[in-house]
Amino acid sequence: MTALLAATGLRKSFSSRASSRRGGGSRPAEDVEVLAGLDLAVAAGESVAVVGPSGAGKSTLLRVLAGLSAPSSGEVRYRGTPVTGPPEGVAVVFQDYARSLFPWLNVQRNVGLPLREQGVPRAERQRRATQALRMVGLDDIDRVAHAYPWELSGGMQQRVALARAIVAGPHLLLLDEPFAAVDAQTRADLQDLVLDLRRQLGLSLLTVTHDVDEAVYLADRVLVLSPRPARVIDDLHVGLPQPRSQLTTRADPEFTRLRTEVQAALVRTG
Ligand SMILES: Nc1ncnc2c1ncn2[C@@H]1O[C@H](COP(=O)(O)OP(=O)(O)OP(=O)(O)O)[C@@H](O)[C@H]1O
Repeated sequence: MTALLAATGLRKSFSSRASSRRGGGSRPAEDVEVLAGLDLAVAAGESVAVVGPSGAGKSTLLRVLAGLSAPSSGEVRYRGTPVTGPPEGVAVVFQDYARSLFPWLNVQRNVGLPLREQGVPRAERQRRATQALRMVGLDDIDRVAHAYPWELSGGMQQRVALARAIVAGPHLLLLDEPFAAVDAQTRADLQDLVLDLRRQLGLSLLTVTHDVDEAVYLADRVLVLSPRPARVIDDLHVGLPQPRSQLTTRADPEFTRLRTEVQAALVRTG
C-alpha cells in the first residue's frame, strides 16, 4: 500500500555564518545538521504524533514535510508524488495563530483565503467559510465571521485557524504544536475538536508536539525523535479505544503505560 505521506532519508542542514563580536571577525560558515536521515510514513486515515526534545528539529521536519522548506537530501512524497512545494490536499496549522491569521482580514475572509487562492468565486467562498466555522464549533456565525482575529480569545483564534485548514477539503493536516499557547481546558477542547474533525472528514493527521500526553491522546502511532540532529528512534503503536475521551482515555492504565514508554524513550536518548 502506498503511504499517504512518506519521507525517506530526510536530511536538513542550515549553514550558519555566526559573527563573533569578541573576536572582532567572523567565524567561517558552519553547517548545523538538524535532520539526520529521517524516515517516516503516514497511512491514509492514520493519526501520527511526533514527539522530541526541545530544539530537536520538529518544526523543521514539519516545514519540510509540508513542502515549505526543501530538504538538503532525501525525499518527501505525498500520494506517491515528490513534494516540491505545498501539495494540494495538505493543510498546515501552526502554533502561532496570532501570526498565522491576517489581522486586517475578518474571520470569514481569513477562513476563505485558501479558496481565494484557488479562484473560487466570492459567494461560494463565503458559503464554505461559514460551513467550516460551524464545523469548528464557532456557531455564533454572524458575530464571529465579521470579527477580526484579534477581537477573539486565543482558543477561538485557533478554531479559526482550524477552519481555514479544513475549508479547502484537505486529506492530511500537519499540526505544529497547535495548542501550546492556550490554557489546559481550551487545549483539551481543541484536541477533541481535531479528533472530531478527523472522524467527520476522514482526515489523516501528523502532529508535532513536545507534550507526551497530547501525543498519546491524539495518535494511533507515536514517533520519538532523538535530540538534534533528529532521527526517529522509536515508533510506538497506540491501541487505545476510539473515540478518545479526556476522562476515560486518560484514566486508562494503557494510557499511563504508553506515556511512560514514550518518556523513557526520550530520557534514553537525552
Ligand atoms: N532557518 C534556520 N536557519 C538556521 N537554523 C535554523 C533555522 N531553522 C531552524 N534552525 C535550527 O534548527 C534547530 C531545530 O529547530 P526547530 O525549530 O526545528 O526545533 P523544534 O524541535 O521545533 O524546537 P522547539 O521544541 O523549541 O519548538 C535549532 O537549533 C534551530 O536553531
